[in-house]
Amino acid sequence: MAARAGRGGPPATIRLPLDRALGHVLAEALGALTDLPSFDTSAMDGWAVAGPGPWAFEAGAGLLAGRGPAPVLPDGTAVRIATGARVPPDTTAVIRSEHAHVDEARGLLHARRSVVTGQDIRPRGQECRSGEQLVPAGTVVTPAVLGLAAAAGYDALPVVPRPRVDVLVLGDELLNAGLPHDGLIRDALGPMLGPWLRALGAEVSDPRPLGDDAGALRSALTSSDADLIVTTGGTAAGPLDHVHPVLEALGAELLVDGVAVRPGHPMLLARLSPDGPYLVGLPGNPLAAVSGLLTLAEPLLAGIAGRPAQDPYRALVHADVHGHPHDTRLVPVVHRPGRKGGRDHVAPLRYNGPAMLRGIAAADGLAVVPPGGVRSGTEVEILDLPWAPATPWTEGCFT
Ligand SMILES: Nc1nc2c(c(=O)[nH]1)N[C@H]1C(S)=C(S)[C@@H](COP(=O)(O)OP(=O)(O)OC[C@H]3O[C@@H](n4cnc5c(N)ncnc54)[C@H](O)[C@@H]3O)O[C@H]1N2
Ligand code: MOO
Repeated sequence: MAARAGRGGPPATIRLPLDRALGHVLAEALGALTDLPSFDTSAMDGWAVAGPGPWAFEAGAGLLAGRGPAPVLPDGTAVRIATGARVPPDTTAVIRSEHAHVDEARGLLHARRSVVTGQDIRPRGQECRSGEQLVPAGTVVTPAVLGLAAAAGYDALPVVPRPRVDVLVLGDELLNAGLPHDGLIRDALGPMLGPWLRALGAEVSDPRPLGDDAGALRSALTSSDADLIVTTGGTAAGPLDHVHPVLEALGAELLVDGVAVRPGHPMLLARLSPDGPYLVGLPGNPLAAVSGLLTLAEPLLAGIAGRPAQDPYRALVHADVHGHPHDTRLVPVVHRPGRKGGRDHVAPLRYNGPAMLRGIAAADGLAVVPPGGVRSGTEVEILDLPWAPATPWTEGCFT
C-alpha cells in the first residue's frame, strides 16, 4: 500500500552536476556517451611491438598517456609506451618492461617470454560501446556510479529530486539533552529519524519537538510543504494521543490505520489532502517506530523517489523465535556466516521489546516472524536495514 501510494505520480526529473548527485535516484538509464576505453590503450608500462621479435627500437620516452595519435608501428619495430597511452596502429602486443630485455648496443629489444597477440592492450570499446546502457533508471547514485558516469562522459546526471520530509516529535515527557529525571526521558527518535530517513534518500528538516499540543500539531501539518511528514508518538488512544483527532479534523484520508504487526501495531499512513503531503504516524515506543519506518516510510519514500522497493528475501534463522498469537513479529537479527560447513543464517537478538533499541543497534535486519513463531532452521523473510543494502540490478547482469 505504502509503495503504491508513493508511486502515485510520475517522478520529476532534475539535472544535477556530478558533485551534487550522490544518493539521488537516476530518473533515466545512463547510456555511455563514448566507447570505453575510447581508444586502444596500453594496460602496462613497457613496449609496443609489431610483428615477431626481436624488434629494433629508438631511444627516448616513447608514447605517453594523454598525447595525440601515434604513427603506424612498422613491422619489426618497438616503441616505449606508458600505461594509458594510445597504442599505435598495427601494434601486435605490449610487452611489460619487466618482461623485456633491452640490448642497447645493438638497438634491439628481446621478449623474455612468449608474446601473445593483443596482450596488455585494452581494445577500444572493451567495457562498452557508445550508446550501450551502463546503469538502469531507478539506480541509486553511489560513488562508483559517479566514477562510471564521469568515465563515460557525463558532467551532470538526470535524477529524481530527493523527497522532502518533516519530522515532528510528539510528547511532553521528552528531553533533548542530559539524563532522564522526574519521569522525563530522552527523545530517542529525533536523533535517529533524520539520519535514517537520509539513508533512505530523503532531504530531512531538523526534528521539531511539539510536546503533546494538538494545536501545534495541527499548524505544523497545515504549514508543511514537505512530501512526507513523519510524526512520532501520539498514535494510540490515550488522553494526549492527538494524531488521530487532528487528522480527522483536517479531513485527511487514512490509508493504513493500524497493522497486525508487533511492535508497531498502531502505525498509520494518511494523506492530508488529495495533492497534499503524506503522513506516516510512527508509534512512540522506539522499536515500534522502527517497524513503521521500515514497513511504511521506506516503501513510500522509495515510490516517491522512483527507487525500486527492497527485494524480499529469506534466510535461515538460527534459534527458535516465539511468535505473537495472531500478529506478525518483527525481530532484530544479525547475519552470520555459516561455520564448519554450516549454512549462512541470521541470529535473533535479545533486547527486542517495543521500548528497546539495544537489539536493533546491533542488527542489520528485521526478521518477519509469522504468528505462532518459528523453529530454529526455518527460513524467514528479512527486511534489511538501510546500512546493509543490496544492489538488486546487478543480478543477472554481471553475475
Ligand atoms: N490501551 C492500550 N494502550 C496502548 C496500546 C494498546 O493497544 N492499548 N498499544 C501500546 C503500543 S504497542 C504502543 S507502540 C504505544 C503507541 O503509543 P503512541 O504512539 O501513542 O506513543 P506514546 O504513547 O506517545 O508513547 C509510547 C511510549 O513511547 C515513549 N516515547 C514516545 N516518544 C518517544 C521518543 N521520541 N523517544 C523515546 N521514547 C518515546 C513514551 O514515553 C511512551 O513510553 O501505545 C501503547 N499503549
Ligand atoms: O507498537 Mo507497540 O508493541 O506495538 O510497541
